[in-house]
Amino acid sequence: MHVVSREEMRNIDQYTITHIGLGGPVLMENAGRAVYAALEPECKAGDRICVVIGKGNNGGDGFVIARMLFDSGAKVSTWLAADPQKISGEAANHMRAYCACGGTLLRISDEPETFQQQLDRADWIIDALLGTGIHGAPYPADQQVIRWINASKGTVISVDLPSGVPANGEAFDHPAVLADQTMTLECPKLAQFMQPAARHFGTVRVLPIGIPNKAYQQVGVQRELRMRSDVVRTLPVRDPFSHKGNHGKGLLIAGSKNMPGAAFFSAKAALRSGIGLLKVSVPEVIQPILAAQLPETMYLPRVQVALDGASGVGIGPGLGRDAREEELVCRLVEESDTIPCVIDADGLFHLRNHLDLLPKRHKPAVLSPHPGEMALLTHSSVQDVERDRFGISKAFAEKYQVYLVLKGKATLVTAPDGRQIVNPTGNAAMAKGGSGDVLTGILLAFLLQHEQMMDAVSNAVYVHGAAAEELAAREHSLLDVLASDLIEAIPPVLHQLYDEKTCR
Ligand SMILES: NC(=O)C1=CN([C@@H]2O[C@H](COP(=O)(O)OP(=O)(O)OC[C@H]3O[C@@H](n4cnc5c(N)ncnc54)[C@H](O)[C@@H]3O)[C@@H](O)[C@H]2O)[C@@H](O)CC1
Ligand SMILES: [K+]
Repeated sequence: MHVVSREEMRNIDQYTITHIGLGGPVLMENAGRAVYAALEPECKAGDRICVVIGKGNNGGDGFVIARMLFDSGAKVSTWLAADPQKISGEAANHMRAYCACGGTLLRISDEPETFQQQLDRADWIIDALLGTGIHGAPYPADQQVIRWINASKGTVISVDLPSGVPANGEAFDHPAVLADQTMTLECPKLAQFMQPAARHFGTVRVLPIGIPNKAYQQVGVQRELRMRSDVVRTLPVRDPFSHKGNHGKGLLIAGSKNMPGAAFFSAKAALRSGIGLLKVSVPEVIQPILAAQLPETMYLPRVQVALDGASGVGIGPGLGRDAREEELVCRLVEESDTIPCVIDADGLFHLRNHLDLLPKRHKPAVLSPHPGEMALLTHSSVQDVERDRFGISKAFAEKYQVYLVLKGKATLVTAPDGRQIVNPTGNAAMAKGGSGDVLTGILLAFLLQHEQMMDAVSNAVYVHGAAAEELAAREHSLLDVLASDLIEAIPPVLHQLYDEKTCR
């Protein structure tokens, strides 16, 4: 499923209308119908529904929804936030169709008190005020309508976007609808994955409106939401005649005197994610503790680190910020240039002034920063990173020729050629020390077992998030999940995914 910007969505719509010949009224009819079909099973007989309509095409979708509700005998009141004379194009066609079917139109500016009373009494409010076409803050009259919608008690369903939210997710401080549910048309918009916009969406349902694939190809959308079916399709199939050497010989350089756990989390996660052989390089002082906890790995004293036949390297979790490690990190990034190399946490810290090593590698490295580390790498602030997650990731991945995993609520994976994949799994239980170390281990293991790096990285991020969801769905809460719990949730997640793979 594609993730689009405002401009891409407009171009996709335009291509569909002008080159494919599916006219705007058809798409609008499909959009309204899709929302009605999703809403209808949720509504009880006698529920009061208030449809709020703006002057653009988002309002046009609203007219279709209002017509279908009216025709079905629902208790619908249809309120217009604009002068009907100023409604044009396809929206005007659908306004006329609604009226020709016997529907009544009320103007908010004529009866603001009645509007507020009806909003207050409504069980459902359909927000078709503003969609992707808005520029800047909503006009003052629309802002007032948005405030009234937000003060109402009914369930707010936003059509395409919560009104007032900019589709590209730019930061804003004007009023915008706080939806209970957003029925996104055709494909998710960038705003759904950015702050503060994302908080306005409520739960999201994506409703297809019949745009053919050709339109996406022509517009050249390079962003996708990772679907479970993508993960199931691309997970590696284990050859029954394989041996441990076929599934990767990983070398993990992690842990320090004060952070032995990080090495443990990454190593165990890699083992739980299928790596064939794993060697962990830690300072000698912590080796006995780890060896007792994780007898499945081999150990290599930190002072003797050498690739020594490894087919993949993970560098950084709990490494510490001692200046001596900087030289080690740089050396390994250079020496491992033909094999997968994951760099995280303190590995990123040590690499921050040596990023020029990255584009020289034959095999692109994988960097997995959280927004704070990304700010460090780009000499910016966390706010700058969050303001433009998609743009900053793309520029960085292309410049340094890396796979970049920018962590966050919707972790974003960017390939060296600029392709991007948004991860849908995960929850706030992962907001705890150690979670990132687990991801490093899954990344390392998956990179050594998948054919395509983008699949390996995207699947690792997906499984990591799915492990947190698995825990929260069963005996855990969002508060109590530990990194070690995440690791133990990898098996049921993989079990389920492979079950789905064999069922197909
Ligand atoms: N053919 C198409 O393009 C389709 C569009 N669809 C719907 O159309 C929406 C986009 O429609 P539009 O581009 O007409 O725009 P919107 O309906 O999002 O509304 C914006 C309208 O208000 C005006 N406006 C601009 N800035 C404003 C501001 N700051 N405050 C208030 N009004 C402002 C715009 O000129 C436009 O008329 C989508 O979100 C989707 O719901 C769907 O019906 C599918 C087909
Ligand atoms: K809307």
